[in-house]
Amino acid sequence: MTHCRNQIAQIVVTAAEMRAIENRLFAAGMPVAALMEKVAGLLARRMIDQWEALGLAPAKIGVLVGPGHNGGDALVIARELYLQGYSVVVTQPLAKLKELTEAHAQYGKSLGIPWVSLEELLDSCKILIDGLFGFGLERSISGELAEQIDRINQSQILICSIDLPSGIHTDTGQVLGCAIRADYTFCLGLWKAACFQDSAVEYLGTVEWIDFGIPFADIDAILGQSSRCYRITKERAIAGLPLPRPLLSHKYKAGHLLLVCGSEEYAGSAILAGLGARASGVGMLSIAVPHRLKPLLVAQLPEALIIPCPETETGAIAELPDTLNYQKYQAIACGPGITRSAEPIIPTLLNLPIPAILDADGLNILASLGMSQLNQRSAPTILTPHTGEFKRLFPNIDPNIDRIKAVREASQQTGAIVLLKGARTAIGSPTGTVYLNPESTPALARGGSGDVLTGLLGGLVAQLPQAPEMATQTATWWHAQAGILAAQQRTALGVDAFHLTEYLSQIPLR
Ligand SMILES: NC(=O)C1=CN([C@@H]2O[C@H](COP(=O)(O)OP(=O)(O)OC[C@H]3O[C@@H](n4cnc5c(N)ncnc54)[C@H](O)[C@@H]3O)[C@@H](O)[C@H]2O)[C@@H](O)CC1
Ligand SMILES: [K+]
Repeated sequence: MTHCRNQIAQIVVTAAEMRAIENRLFAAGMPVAALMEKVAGLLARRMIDQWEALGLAPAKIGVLVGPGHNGGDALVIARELYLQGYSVVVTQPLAKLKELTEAHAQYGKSLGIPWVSLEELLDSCKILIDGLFGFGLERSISGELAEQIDRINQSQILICSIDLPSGIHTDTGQVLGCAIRADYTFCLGLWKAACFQDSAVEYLGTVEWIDFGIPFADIDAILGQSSRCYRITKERAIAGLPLPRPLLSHKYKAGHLLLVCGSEEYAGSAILAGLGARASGVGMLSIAVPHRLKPLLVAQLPEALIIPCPETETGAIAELPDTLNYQKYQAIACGPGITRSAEPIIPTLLNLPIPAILDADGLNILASLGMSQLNQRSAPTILTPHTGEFKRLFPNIDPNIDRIKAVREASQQTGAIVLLKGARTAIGSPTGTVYLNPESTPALARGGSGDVLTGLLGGLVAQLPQAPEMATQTATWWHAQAGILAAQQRTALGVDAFHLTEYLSQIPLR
């Protein structure tokens, strides 16, 4: 892929943005029908390759046609497959079609492609091409159409959705009444936001981008200075690494991270965060823990400086030592395992002019102290909540409806970078830009995996304190890739947080 297409592969749009970009192409003279031919031709070739790879090539193919241009795409594919000798049938649940779609339907019928009922299609086909709705879906699906979608979902047919699984809202990823559960989704032209929303994950199947050559200038003209949304590709993630390391580096030039973590109750959190930080390549690592944890931490992380802190009766950090010289640190990461008893340390840390990452009970303490604690911050702040923590921090923002909008609002309200963990982690920045992690694994839904992320992120921020947004994207991608690799080798059951830290160093970062 060229540099320009690589850039386009990172862009994520809403339905309105896609519509505006499409209209710009048409206004410039690109014929609508020609674009549909081009797109559907690319789609047909890609689908055939995919079926062949699955050993399904000669099977009969069912095509589900909706009223708009998503249905038009499906009909062009049906025609091309039919002309190549495939056995094809079409089912068209809604009578009224847009003009171009209607023209393709007439031509398909004239060629002799059979129009059949959904029952007949499901009885005779192994593959279904879903061209019911794309980004033009605006109303909820109900009634007979909803029943038909249920029947499709209950069948064993392999479903390839064009652009989006029909029924999924392009921006929020919500199911509008009901939706097709695809095995494969071929997203057209530009990545749509729904492909990165947790609510759509179970409907998308394997997602692939079909680049049909939208000129970068048209995308740029429409997106302009508006709040952009980016997919964290490998190229993007790697660009955020502190590499190559300068030849004359020394340990204090490669960042010094202060981790504040652990308690009697959650001693392991401190170890896991420390191991995550170790994997980041950070030059120096200091770990502040309750006094009694020092021997344990020294044994597990011999390279780290362990700072024993005065502790509460329950074995939490009561305060940070007076002797601590904060000027040494390029970043502070606080929260894993500290328990809510460590409350007094949070205002102290937030008053420092050093980039700070807050996680776990660090976030819960912040929620109870109030977000005004962040008002005086002069250095970047990164909050890394899961959905429950997010709700406590931002009771007025619902993270379950639209996670992209939620992190954008949360970040703009607080001035902090907000990393909302999930199947598709979303990162909001105060400028309104949102970064979306495209791939992960449910194997990471496990105690301790967040502690590893905090350490890794802290280590990267300490090395690149001027680029906290980059570091946050890189850490998110790297952590997820390690989970994916570990799950491939050990199954989803084998990805405990300790092994995850070992897989971090196995991810190719070139
Ligand atoms: N963006 C692009 O540049 C291109 C888009 N193409 C295709 O065009 C699609 C968008 O086409 P359209 O704008 O025609 O939209 P869709 O094909 O997604 O469907 C919109 C149609 O469905 C109707 N509709 C919406 N909600 C409904 C509901 N709940 N029940 C019944 N009917 C409902 C609308 O009235 C409209 O007629 C894309 O997803 C893609 O597949 C391609 O053909 C070519 C290039
Ligand atoms: K579709």
